[in-house]
Amino acid sequence: MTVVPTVALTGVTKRFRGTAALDDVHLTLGPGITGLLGPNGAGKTTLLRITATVLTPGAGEVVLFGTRPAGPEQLAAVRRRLGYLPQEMGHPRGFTGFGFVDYMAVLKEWTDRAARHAEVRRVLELVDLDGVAARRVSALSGGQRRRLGLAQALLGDPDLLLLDEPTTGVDPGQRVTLRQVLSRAGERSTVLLSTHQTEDVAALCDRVVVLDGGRVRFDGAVADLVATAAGRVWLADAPDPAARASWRTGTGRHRVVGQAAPAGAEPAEPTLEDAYLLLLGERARTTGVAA
Ligand SMILES: Nc1ncnc2c1ncn2[C@@H]1O[C@H](COP(=O)(O)OP(=O)(O)OP(=O)(O)O)[C@@H](O)[C@H]1O
Repeated sequence: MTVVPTVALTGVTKRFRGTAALDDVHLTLGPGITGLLGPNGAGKTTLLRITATVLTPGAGEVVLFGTRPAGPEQLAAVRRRLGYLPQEMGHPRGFTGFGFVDYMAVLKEWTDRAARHAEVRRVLELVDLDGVAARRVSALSGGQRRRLGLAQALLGDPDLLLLDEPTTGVDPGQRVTLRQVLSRAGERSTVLLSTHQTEDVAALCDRVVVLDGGRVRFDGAVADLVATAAGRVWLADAPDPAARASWRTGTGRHRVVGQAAPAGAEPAEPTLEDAYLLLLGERARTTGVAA
């Protein structure tokens, strides 16, 4: 049996006034959570917007649920199956939290009022906002607003969830709550999680894609990326200016991420963050770009 991928991007390129935000990106996604990492300006938001059908690519092919959506009806059919949390979520003025998610549900064609309200309550509970749903959005904190954005993306339990930095500004306790929500979603749905939080990727994702300069620099298992840092991370008594990165930790010792062991250093267990720093550092060295 052939399994149709949820998302298949082939040679996707997008330029903004001569700058390649995405440059020949190939990506296939199926159920599970894929982390999308990359420095500022790497093209993550552009990739999510194109996959969410908000933006059209300059070149290449976007196939969602086995179809290349063309025309309003196909686009509407695809959009019914996806939930999207944009990087910046505008909120119409004066809405309460409940009113905002309810409004988004109306746009998503939930016409039956009782069923819609039940679904709005369900997603607000999932992100732990049921207690403040009657407050105006303008009175919610930044982290609460972010969770409200995630709630609207979860409406209808979509087959494809595209999340642009969902945990930005969210406190540690709530981040763990959101991890539980996302890990449950990833059991059934295809989730693409763009983030700067390597810990969230390490905690949630089996696969990670690293974008840099609009190109895919790594696409594979999180464990495989972490393994690339084996033997290149140490704890030392002094900083190492020659290393890719070194900093004083809370214990007073210095974590050194680089190519050569400093004198007297002892090996440390690499993390995804270490591997990511080394991957981008290598690109900087080979291309002359500052990482
Ligand atoms: N609407 C736009 N007009 C002009 N340039 C744009 C536009 N959107 C993105 N870009 C440019 O495309 C490149 C990729 O931007 P994008 O927002 O996709 O990166 P990102 O990886 O999401 O960055 P960040 O981590 O800072 O959110 C950047 O150089 C950015 O300036």
